[in-house]
Amino acid sequence: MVNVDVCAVCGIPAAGQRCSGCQQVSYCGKDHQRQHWKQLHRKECRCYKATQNSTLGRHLVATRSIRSGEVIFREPPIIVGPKTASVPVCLGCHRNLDATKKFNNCQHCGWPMCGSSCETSRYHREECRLLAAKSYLPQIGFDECNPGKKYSAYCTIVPLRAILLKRRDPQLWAKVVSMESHLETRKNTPLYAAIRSNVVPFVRGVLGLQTEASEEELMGVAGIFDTNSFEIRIPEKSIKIRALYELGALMNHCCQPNTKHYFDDELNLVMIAAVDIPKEETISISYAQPLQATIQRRFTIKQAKCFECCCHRCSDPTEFRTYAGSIVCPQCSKSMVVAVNTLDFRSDWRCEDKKCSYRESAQQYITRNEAFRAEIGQLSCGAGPDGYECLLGRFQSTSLLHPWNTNVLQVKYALTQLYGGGGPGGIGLKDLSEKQLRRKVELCVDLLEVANQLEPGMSPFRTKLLQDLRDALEAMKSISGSSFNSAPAIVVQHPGASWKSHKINVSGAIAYNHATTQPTSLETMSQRLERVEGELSRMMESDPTLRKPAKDAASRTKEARMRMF
Ligand SMILES: C[S@@+](CC[C@H](N)C(=O)[O-])C[C@H]1O[C@@H](n2cnc3c(N)ncnc32)[C@H](O)[C@@H]1O
Repeated sequence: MVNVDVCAVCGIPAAGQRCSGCQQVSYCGKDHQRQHWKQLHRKECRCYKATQNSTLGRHLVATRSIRSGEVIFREPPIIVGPKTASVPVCLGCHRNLDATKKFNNCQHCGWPMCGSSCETSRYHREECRLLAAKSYLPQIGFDECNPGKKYSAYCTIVPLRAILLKRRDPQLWAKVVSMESHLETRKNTPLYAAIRSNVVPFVRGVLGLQTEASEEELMGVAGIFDTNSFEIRIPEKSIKIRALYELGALMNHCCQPNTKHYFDDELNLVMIAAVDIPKEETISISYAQPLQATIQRRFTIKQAKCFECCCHRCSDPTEFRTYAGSIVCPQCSKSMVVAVNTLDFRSDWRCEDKKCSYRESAQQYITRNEAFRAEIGQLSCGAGPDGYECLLGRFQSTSLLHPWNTNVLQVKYALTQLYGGGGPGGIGLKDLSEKQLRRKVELCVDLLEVANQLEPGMSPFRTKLLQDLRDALEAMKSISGSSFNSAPAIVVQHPGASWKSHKINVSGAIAYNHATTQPTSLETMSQRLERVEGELSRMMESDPTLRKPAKDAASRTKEARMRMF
């Protein structure tokens, strides 16, 4: 048994410095900690192992309890490359090229780059020789009328880089081809046909690699990327690419994930526990958006990742008592309508109250939901807060949509971004009136309640809301001066309490308006701000990307989610 009071290397009293991972070993100082980590401790401290079963395939499980905020692993990418269809991007540093300027073409291969220094980048060197030898020039140009135009020529780069990896490092290549590709399932899809017609003739024909790259291998790589790759978005560097990671490819999905991740400057994937993870629990990420209802999430995941999610959120008709996918019963107006079997796309929906006979088919449910979604989609790109407030009002007057229905939540989330956001239709934080700031705070507080249920802990969704809440509270503080310190914190009364008894008060409690935000909290505004800042600084300790200036950090957090392709 290790004596945790003495240094594991020299045996002198340990001065309270423990391994930041397992906390089970002590050291006299940083030098011995580093030495021990490198020589012995790295393996024994590891908190995950890969395992496999017939339902989940390969996945990672915790080998000991993992503390929220602990780094689970950090690993370099195996292959990095542009998205299948991409705006013009530099193949050296992967930054988007400025579409308003003439591109700087690589003097060897002719592909657009941002400058000569990128021509010799480690990502581009090898492919450059091959591309140059064949004198193939892609039709990627500056399109004045369509600066955001995406080019399918980029879909050839990742398979090409994979074949070059096969040449260079057969062991690593073997790891890549052992990854799940869902090739057979994908074979009859339009996406497969489109990728095939671009990639196979280019790599085998134009580049002449027919002996090195079979059609099966090339299409396998495309499937492996679609199934396992992470989308890396670094808005402040104008980077939006895909990358494949060895451990990352073992991360299974859960709609209530227990990790979050970020990418460092070297594009290493850093996986962090978003909540405390008990020993033996599956370590998961989410491939889905938290504000989608179960039926939508399951459908999107099935399309993109070829499996039907059966996680605890998907199996729970109430979605952790948020009833996010439910409507208020149109017959009794008292209870919620839930799926009879949430794991069956064709399941009927019924009123939760056994005394009410209301029932509808899956088709009825989907058609109604599509109509609500279409209303959101119809809002023009530049629709400002007023447009969204108006839609929110309309949704809530239907008597079917309760405050935490996903359609309502999506509009509320859009409003948190418009109040204080610089995008189209948004009003910058400095230009918000006090009333608008209060509204932003209300919306963040409300959505944080939802985030606590759906994606608790350090999830990107919850982190983003905390950042928005902090920004709004700081702005309020600066305009209201000393009165801020004693003012009671804004509280949103939501009908969660009445839902617990499976009843809702349609006329009163579910109406979300300013009247429902009575300042009943004992907390003051400044105490709330302090609490939020405290939580965010704890988050920053494990995720340095949150330390960036507020705006950058916010957009990075928003983007740091594994995307579906
Ligand atoms: C990134 S890989 C994860 C590793 C994979 N399980 C394997 O064996 O290689 C994604 C694939 O894993 C499977 N998968 C991920 N999460 C799952 C889950 N919650 N239930 C069932 N299968 C899942 C699906 O086949 C999915 O396309």
